[in-house]
Amino acid sequence: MSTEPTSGGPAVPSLDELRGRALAAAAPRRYGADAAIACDRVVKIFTADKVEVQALQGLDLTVDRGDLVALVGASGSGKSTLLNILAGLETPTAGSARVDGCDLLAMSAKERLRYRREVVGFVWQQTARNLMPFLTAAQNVALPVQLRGGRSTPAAARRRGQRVAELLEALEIGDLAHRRPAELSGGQQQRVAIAVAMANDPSVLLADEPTGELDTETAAGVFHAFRTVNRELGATVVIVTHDPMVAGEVRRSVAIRDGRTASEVLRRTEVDEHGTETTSEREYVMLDRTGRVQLPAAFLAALGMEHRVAADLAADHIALRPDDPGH
Ligand SMILES: Nc1ncnc2c1ncn2[C@@H]1O[C@H](COP(=O)(O)OP(=O)(O)OP(=O)(O)O)[C@@H](O)[C@H]1O
Repeated sequence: MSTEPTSGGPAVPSLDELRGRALAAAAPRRYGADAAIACDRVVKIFTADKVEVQALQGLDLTVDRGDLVALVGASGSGKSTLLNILAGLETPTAGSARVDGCDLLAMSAKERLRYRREVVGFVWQQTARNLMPFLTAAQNVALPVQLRGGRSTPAAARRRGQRVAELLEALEIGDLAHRRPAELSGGQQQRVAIAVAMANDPSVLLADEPTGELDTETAAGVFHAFRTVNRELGATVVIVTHDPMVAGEVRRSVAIRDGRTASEVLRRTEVDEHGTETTSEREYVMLDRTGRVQLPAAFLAALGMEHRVAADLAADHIALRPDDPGH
């Protein structure tokens, strides 16, 4: 309740209101609470033949709702492991990971099944792995909706058919609805796979090297389909890729090194008064919650920095210099 303004001035907040605001400001906010994806110090250890492999070594990543992000990194850096965790196929060994509010470390088997059917969609590199060979494109897209359950009335079947047709149209493959995978090109198969992954309208779409088996032109068409899903269907999209075309066209690409997010490139496109587009990009290194940063190896080599650097605080930046042996 507000105290009435005395002489027409703004209302003075009551003590209760002030107390409420202070409590809200002081309440611990869950890390990345509003993000589509929030990974906090995720660790994943595999044990094979009694040998432990630490595939993720305390990885931090937040992805905003509606973003389209590329994950890049050398072979073995942990990209697929991260994607499998986000897909609900693997469980982290430690840390926390949330997707669309679902806690990936605390889900029961039943919740995990629902998560994989409704919250995330997945597209694999191997075109054949995404589709049932004996079903047509339309039947492949209808399958996840049928598996989700629900009513089997004629009205529900009509709605399902409509959803399938809309998805195929949105991905520009409406005319291929009655073809089986073997009658489709690799790029067309991947676009059907994207429609299958989007069938239950997931909030997050994950893709592991989806253009890996395609030539450049076909890959560009498939990437265009991911953009459509992101812009028109509102899904948050994360694509693991080695493809420089894909990594070069997204607003944000995150590099993973040794099981951690190491750096990221943000691109900004601006249109001037003549309608000319210019894209600028900037590389950032990641700052973790304990204050650690991983500097680019090329920068360190250029200045011969190793083991220890001098850090000085300036008004608007921190300067890092090679260790001065005179000190
Ligand atoms: N199921 C598993 N059992 C044992 N080790 C595994 C398993 N899955 C991944 N690893 C190991 O974890 C590390 C990270 O592998 P991951 O597949 O995530 O890397 P990646 O960046 O996706 O590589 P690529 O680009 O080659 O696919 C590697 O050392 C790999 O050998």
